[in-house]
Amino acid sequence: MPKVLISDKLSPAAVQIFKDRGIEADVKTGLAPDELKAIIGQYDGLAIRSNTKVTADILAAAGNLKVVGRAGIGVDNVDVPAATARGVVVMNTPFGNSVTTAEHAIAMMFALARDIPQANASTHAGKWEKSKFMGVELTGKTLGIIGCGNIGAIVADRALGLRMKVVAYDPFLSAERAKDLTIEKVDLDTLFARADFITLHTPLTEATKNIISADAIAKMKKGVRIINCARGGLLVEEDLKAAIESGQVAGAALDVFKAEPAKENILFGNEHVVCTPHLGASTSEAQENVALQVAEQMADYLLTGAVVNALNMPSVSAEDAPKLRPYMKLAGQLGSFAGQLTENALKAVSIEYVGVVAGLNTKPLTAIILEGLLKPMVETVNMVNAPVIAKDRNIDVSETKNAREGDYHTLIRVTVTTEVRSRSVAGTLFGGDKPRVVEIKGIPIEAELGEHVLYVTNQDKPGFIGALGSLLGQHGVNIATFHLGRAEAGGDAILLTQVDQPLTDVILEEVRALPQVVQAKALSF
Ligand SMILES: NC(=O)c1ccc[n+]([C@@H]2O[C@H](COP(=O)([O-])OP(=O)(O)OC[C@H]3O[C@@H](n4cnc5c(N)ncnc54)[C@H](O)[C@@H]3O)[C@@H](O)[C@H]2O)c1
Ligand SMILES: O=C(O)CC[C@@H](O)C(=O)O
Repeated sequence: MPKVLISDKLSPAAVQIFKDRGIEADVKTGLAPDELKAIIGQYDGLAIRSNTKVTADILAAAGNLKVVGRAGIGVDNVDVPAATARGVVVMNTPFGNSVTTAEHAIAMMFALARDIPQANASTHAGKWEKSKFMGVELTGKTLGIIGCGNIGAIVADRALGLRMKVVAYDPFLSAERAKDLTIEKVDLDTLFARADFITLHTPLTEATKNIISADAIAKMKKGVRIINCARGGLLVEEDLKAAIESGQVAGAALDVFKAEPAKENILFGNEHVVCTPHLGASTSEAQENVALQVAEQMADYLLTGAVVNALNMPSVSAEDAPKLRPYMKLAGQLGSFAGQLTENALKAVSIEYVGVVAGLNTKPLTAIILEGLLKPMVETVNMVNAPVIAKDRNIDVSETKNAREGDYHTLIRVTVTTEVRSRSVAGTLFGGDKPRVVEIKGIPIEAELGEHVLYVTNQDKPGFIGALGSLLGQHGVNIATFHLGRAEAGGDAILLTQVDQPLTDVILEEVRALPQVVQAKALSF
């Protein structure tokens, strides 16, 4: 039974889902890094929000871990490259809290426009400072949205409902999408020049880090108000403080901070700054949504192999997962076959999907082929990191699909090009789920692969099969299956035979010494 650790506060609905799906779930929140490190090795899955830091160090201790599920959007608390390198799938729930977070940004904009938190505190204190708090209307004002994805687009919609003008800066926002949203797409300087309110909704990346700095603030309208419900590192807190003090910025509403939990911050205590403790996603509806989603996604992956919303692996639907399973085995064997025969630097891999398989989601199959192919060269390769490793090594990976059936109703062909030669291997499924190699280097053959396989290329001349049989027999090696193929009579031939014992170097040398043999290798699948 798979075991999952929930290490941040999640709705109890998540535990129930794990239980209902037959997964043991432990809830242990507030663990120090060393405490998490000490126990993480027992778990197949880790469900988190933003408190748990899934560092390379934690991942190194997570020998059984297969999936990290983030109940929420941002995964900046997870070392995704380290997870990828270890074959751990990282998934999030990209839509479950978008409405809630967008509503928080709008609430923060109102709070800023009308000094609601300050007026609230003053009134509770019995001060009745009616003349102190003079707000601004939102109607007719321009809202500048930086990052117009899921949350930014909802903020835009709500702001339009408030009769604001909306301009957005997002290099990845298409003109069509901007038109659909009835907002104006602008460059960043135009947004700075025109916006009365600016709200941030990008992820924290190298490009967005410190996007609101002293330089940026200098380009803004005097009296601008800034809202950040995305990530703390998007703005330079020192520069914002200076700009509020100089009056260039009238106020800021911050849900997120450079260092969290933010127990102290240079902006705390400033009367023009409204703060919440990273509450953007904190509504019962959003927390229920993300907890249910993350538990379902993690359970699907652990129990069926279905992958949804992963950041480091192609998606596989629950419907596709059982259809892909037999192909996964075939794809792994073909990749491994090609990899075990590769002796020179890889330049390109081309994968053809022909017939029935061409109609399936082939991305995971390609990932498995690459894993098998790279395994002899990169010990740590897995299905999750294989495409990244191939890319890093400048291996050109291409896929073609042809739904028209050829000699086989379904076929995968892998052609590997090295600095020296190209070599191909193709396979199909017999009876719907039994992988068979049906072509090697263009030569037809029908072979099953197993733990100990002898692969021989030879000249098709009399006497070879008898000699090989006797040689193996003399060494006490039992032949389990025996498959032959040849290009033409007397031409290039191939032999694939499964044996019951490992083939030693001595045996292989003797096989290579047979007069008809060109190449002999022991393969393992
Ligand atoms: N405060 C909270 O509790 C809370 C809750 C949910 C999400 N968030 C954060 O909100 C952010 C946005 O979430 P989302 O679901 O809308 O993400 P999203 O991926 O749907 O949207 C992000 C948008 O940012 C844009 N973008 C990327 N690089 C950019 C750049 N250099 N300049 C301008 N735009 C750029 C992308 O094109 C995309 O449209 C994330 O950082 C997420 O972690 C915070
Ligand atoms: O889990 C939370 O409370 C914060 C979530 C939010 O930052 C996110 O990126 O989804």
